[in-house]
Amino acid sequence: MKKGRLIVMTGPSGVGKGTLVRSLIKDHPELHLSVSVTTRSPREGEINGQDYYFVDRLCFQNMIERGELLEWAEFTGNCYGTPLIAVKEKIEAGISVLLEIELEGARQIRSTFPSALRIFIMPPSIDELERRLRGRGQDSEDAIRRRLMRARAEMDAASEFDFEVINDDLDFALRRLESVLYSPV
Ligand SMILES: Nc1nc2c(ncn2[C@@H]2O[C@H](COP(=O)(O)OP(=O)(O)O)[C@@H](O)[C@H]2O)c(=O)[nH]1
Ligand SMILES: Nc1ncnc2c1ncn2[C@@H]1O[C@H](COP(=O)(O)OP(=O)(O)O)[C@@H](O)[C@H]1O
Repeated sequence: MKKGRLIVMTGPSGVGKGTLVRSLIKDHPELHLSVSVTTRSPREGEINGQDYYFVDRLCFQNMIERGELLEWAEFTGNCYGTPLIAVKEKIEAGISVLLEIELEGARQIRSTFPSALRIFIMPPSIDELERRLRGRGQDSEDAIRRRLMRARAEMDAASEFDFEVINDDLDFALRRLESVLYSPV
């Protein structure tokens, strides 16, 4: 059986990765979205097992030591990682898997899973990124500041990726993502 593909989407916090991925999954139920593990506290409305698996630091550390994470990284004071087993099972079953992860994790995937398709989502500008982070209304001032500081370094790494998609107009960005994912190579 043909294996599924691993698709990695990275980009600064607030660029719209979650929004794009949710739309993509709705239109393409054949794709599987990996649910990450995090030590971050749940935001209002986030559901354990659906948005993330919310765990404490000790549990996260145990998962690292048992080799249960495909990749992991620390981001603005919290740990985030991709459970290996679900990704492996889906890919073996011919189902393509989407990871929505930050830069360090995407870099790990490049060395551990070189066949992965890696896409960088770019904001139209830093000012617009800040507007989106504030407009989302989910993070403290400190969390927004840390995300913006990290954003500049992440954007500098865009050229490491196979494709760059600018999320200016949402529908346009979605169409471009679909063309990257579904055009014959
Ligand atoms: N390396 C890695 N990064 C992740 C994972 N899950 C989420 N992230 C990234 O961690 C960052 C922070 O995520 P989150 O706290 O949900 O904030 P948001 O992206 O601003 O909504 C984002 O860049 C996510 O893409 C993961 O499993 N591994
Ligand atoms: N193309 C877009 N134009 C305007 N606002 C957008 C666009 N894409 C996403 N947003 C908004 O920006 C905010 C951050 O989006 P989100 O998907 O949470 O980003 P990320 O997952 O990258 O942190 C949300 O309020 C979302 O509705």
